[in-house]
Amino acid sequence: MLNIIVNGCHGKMGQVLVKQIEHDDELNIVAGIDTEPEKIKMSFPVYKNIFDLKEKAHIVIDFSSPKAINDLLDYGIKTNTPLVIATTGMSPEDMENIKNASRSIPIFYSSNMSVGINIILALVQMAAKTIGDLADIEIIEKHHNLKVDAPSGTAYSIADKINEALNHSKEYVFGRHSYTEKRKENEIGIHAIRGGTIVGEHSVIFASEDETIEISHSASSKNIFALGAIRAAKFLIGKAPGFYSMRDLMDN
Ligand SMILES: NC(=O)C1=CN([C@@H]2O[C@H](COP(=O)(O)OP(=O)(O)OC[C@H]3O[C@@H](n4cnc5c(N)ncnc54)[C@H](OP(=O)(O)O)[C@@H]3O)[C@@H](O)[C@H]2O)C=CC1
Ligand SMILES: O=C(O)C1=N[C@H](C(=O)O)C[C@H](O)C1
Repeated sequence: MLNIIVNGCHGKMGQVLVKQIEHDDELNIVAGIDTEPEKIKMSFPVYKNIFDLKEKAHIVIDFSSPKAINDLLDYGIKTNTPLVIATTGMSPEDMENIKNASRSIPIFYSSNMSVGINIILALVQMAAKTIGDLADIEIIEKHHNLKVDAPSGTAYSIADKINEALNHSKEYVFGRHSYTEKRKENEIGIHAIRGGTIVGEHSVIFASEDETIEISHSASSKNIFALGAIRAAKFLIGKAPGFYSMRDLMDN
C-alpha cells in the first residue's frame, strides 16, 4: 500500500485527486494539508501546516500554490519523503529551489500531468527544429475563470521546449497590449484566455509565408491531471534523488 499526503487537498484539483486515490486499491491517503482545515470534512486528518503532520507517508502529491513550495521542500528533505509537484506559477527562484532539493530527494515536477500534453511537447520541438526559423510562433492557452496564474505553466513549458530546439534564440512576448510596432521575428507570442469552466486548452501556431501549422491539445476533464499525478507517484517510489519529469515516466 502506498501512503500519500495530499498538499492542497481541498482545492479543485486536490478534491479530484482524493476521489481518484480512493478508487485505487494500491493507494491510501494518510493526511492532507490545506489553508482552512477547520472548514474541511475529509475521511483523513487535515492540517494547516505541513510540519504539524503526525502521520508519515511514502510520498506527497502537491496541487496547491507556489506559496507552499518552500515548506514543502523543507518537509520533503527533513523527512526524506519523495514529492510529486504539479503546482504552477512558480518563479525562476522557486524552480531553482526545487532543482536544488532534488539533489537530496526524488522530485517529480510537471506543469501538466497529462500524457497528451507531453506528446505535444515532443511535436512542437520537432516542428520548431524543422520550420522554427521560417515561421512566426504563437501560443494560446485557455483555462477556467478560477485559475490564478497566467500564462499557464504548460504554456511556459511549450515555449521553453520550442526555444530549446532553437538554441534559445526566442524572446517571449505576453499579450501585446499597447504594442505600437509590428511583430519581431524572434518573438514567441503567448496569450492567456480565462473563462467559464474550460479545463485546459493549449494551441501552438507556426505561421509561415505559405502555410500554417496548428498543434493543439484540449483536456476534457481534470481527472487526466489527477491520474497523471498518481502515475508519477507510483513511478517515483524507490527512485534515487533527482529531478524527474513526464518524459522520464513516458520513456520508462
Ligand atoms: N500540473 C498539472 O497537471 C496541473 C496543475 N495544476 C496546478 O495546481 C495548482 C492548484 O490548482 P487548483 O486545484 O485548480 O487550485 P485551487 O486554488 O482550487 O486549489 C489550491 C488549494 O491549495 C490551497 N493552498 C494554498 N496555499 C497553501 C499552502 N501553503 N499549503 C497547502 N495548501 C495551500 C488553497 O487554499 P486557499 O483556497 O485557501 O488558498 C486551495 O485549497 C495550480 O497551481 C494549478 O495551476 C492544476 C491542474 C493540473
Ligand atoms: O490550473 C489549471 O487548471 C491547470 N493548470 C496547469 C497549467 O498551468 O498549465 C495545467 C492544466 O492546463 C490545468
